[in-house]
Amino acid sequence: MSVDFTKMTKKDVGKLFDYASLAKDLTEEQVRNGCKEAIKYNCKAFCYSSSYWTPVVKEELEGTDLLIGAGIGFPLGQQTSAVKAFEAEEAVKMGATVLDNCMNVGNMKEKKYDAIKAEFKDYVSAAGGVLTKMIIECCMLTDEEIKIACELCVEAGIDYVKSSTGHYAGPTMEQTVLMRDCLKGTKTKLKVSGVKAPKPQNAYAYLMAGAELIGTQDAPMIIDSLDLMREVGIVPKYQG
Ligand SMILES: O=C[C@H](O)COP(=O)(O)O
Repeated sequence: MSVDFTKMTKKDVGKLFDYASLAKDLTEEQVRNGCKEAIKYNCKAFCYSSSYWTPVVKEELEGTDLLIGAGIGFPLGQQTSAVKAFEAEEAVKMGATVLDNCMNVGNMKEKKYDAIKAEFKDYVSAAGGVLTKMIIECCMLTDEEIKIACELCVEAGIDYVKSSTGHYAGPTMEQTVLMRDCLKGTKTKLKVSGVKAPKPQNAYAYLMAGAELIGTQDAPMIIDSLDLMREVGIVPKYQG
């Protein structure tokens, strides 16, 4: 289902964004400031790449409705299933309320579907009921592989298929529509990330094409550009 901006306030638009902070040299001060930004822009979650930051993020987001989003197996996804499951459990134990896990892309390339299914099952069970996302890194996949990855996520009961880590290229519009169509009529939603190129404001085009959530380090700037996007007709209308 594509987003209808005509029924949204600018504050509602914030809830279409996960604000990500993924730098390797991320400091506690940056994490705390990022959380404050995410709250200010009414984002859905503050996402960070490893469970390590969970207590700091939990403290900063206390009393808000923002989700605490830990990355799992970030960004390569080549850890064993047991290691990723432990990382998920640990993050949840410390307070994470949503997890962004990375699929083992090589397994998909080699059609090792049983290994993927087992890993997805371990992950959902380790998450223990918090929201689950699976990053499929669709810039590395064929259309057929994207379709199979979506089907396996649905089968495992994963809450979101996520297009990208943001460490490589984002999805094309065609891949976004393909994922949207694969997930149609299922409980699994679509999160698109890697929207930086060619312009971060492309996020709105992805939302209109069927993404239900955008993950980006540029969330504040993209939300701030909403007025301009409306003026030039990229976003039809929104309520104030
Ligand atoms: O988890 C991935 C991030 O949401 C990607 O953010 P980025 O594309 O702005 O680097």
